[in-house]
Amino acid sequence: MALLSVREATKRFGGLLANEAISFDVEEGELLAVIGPNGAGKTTLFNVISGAYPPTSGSIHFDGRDITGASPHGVAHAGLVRTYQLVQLFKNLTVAENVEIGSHRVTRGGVFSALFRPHWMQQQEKSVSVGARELLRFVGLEAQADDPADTLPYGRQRLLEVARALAARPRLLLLDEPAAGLNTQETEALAEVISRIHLGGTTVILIEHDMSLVMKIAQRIVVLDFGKKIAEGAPDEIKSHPDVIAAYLGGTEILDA
Ligand SMILES: Nc1ncnc2c1ncn2[C@@H]1O[C@H](COP(=O)(O)OP(=O)(O)OP(=O)(O)O)[C@@H](O)[C@H]1O
Repeated sequence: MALLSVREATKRFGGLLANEAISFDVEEGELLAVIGPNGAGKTTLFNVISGAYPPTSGSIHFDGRDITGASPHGVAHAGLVRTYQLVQLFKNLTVAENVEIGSHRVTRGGVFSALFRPHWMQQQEKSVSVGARELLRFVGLEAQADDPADTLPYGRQRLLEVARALAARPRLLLLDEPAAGLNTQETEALAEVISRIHLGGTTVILIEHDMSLVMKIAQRIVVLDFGKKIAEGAPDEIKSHPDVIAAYLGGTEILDA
């Protein structure tokens, strides 16, 4: 059984069909990329999968459960966690605190325990803090753990977002253009981090415009154009797919990758 199953997902905004009957599966342990020109419907698809928007029609199943129209909170609680195209950090908190916040899905507590801080809660806080430091080491940010998040250079803020998403211990991680605005060196560091996340057993779906990154790390690619899925396959098949080449303005972006 696929970990994620998207069936005929359609999202309409007034007269615009941002997603039109898109279907694909993602197997547990896969690293799938979703590509397509600007406005093709990639982020809308993430919004539909992650519960930000209910689909107009169609269904989303995750781990055998129908999550169509579930709230973003409910979807995240089920283990499907996403990052956003634009950096969304708590800029006044430290780097480590930003990661600790990400672990809310997997911790417990309420007003009573926050006030009286029983032993189990102190233990939990300790393990959240240790876990956050481990994740910062994993993405190469341990030296900045106590710095305010907004003092990090942009490329490192993107890595911090990935660490925060990992703190929720996702089974499926959706990364929306994580390399946007990164230079070549930063993109390489990010590619290495994503590959390690994948090797660690987390299933990943990546929206990305950087074709060299996609071709290097994706096992399979879904291509959208004008809201429709126009191709799906291994990187080599996608590179030479005539509809994909046509969608990318003569294909220079794909062929150069
Ligand atoms: N909330 C919304 N209301 C109305 N139209 C929307 C909304 N969100 C997206 N759209 C439209 O849906 C279409 C698909 O947008 P989407 O952001 O999903 O594309 P994309 O492939 O992610 O683009 P990019 O690569 O530029 O980020 C666009 O025409 C966009 O203007």
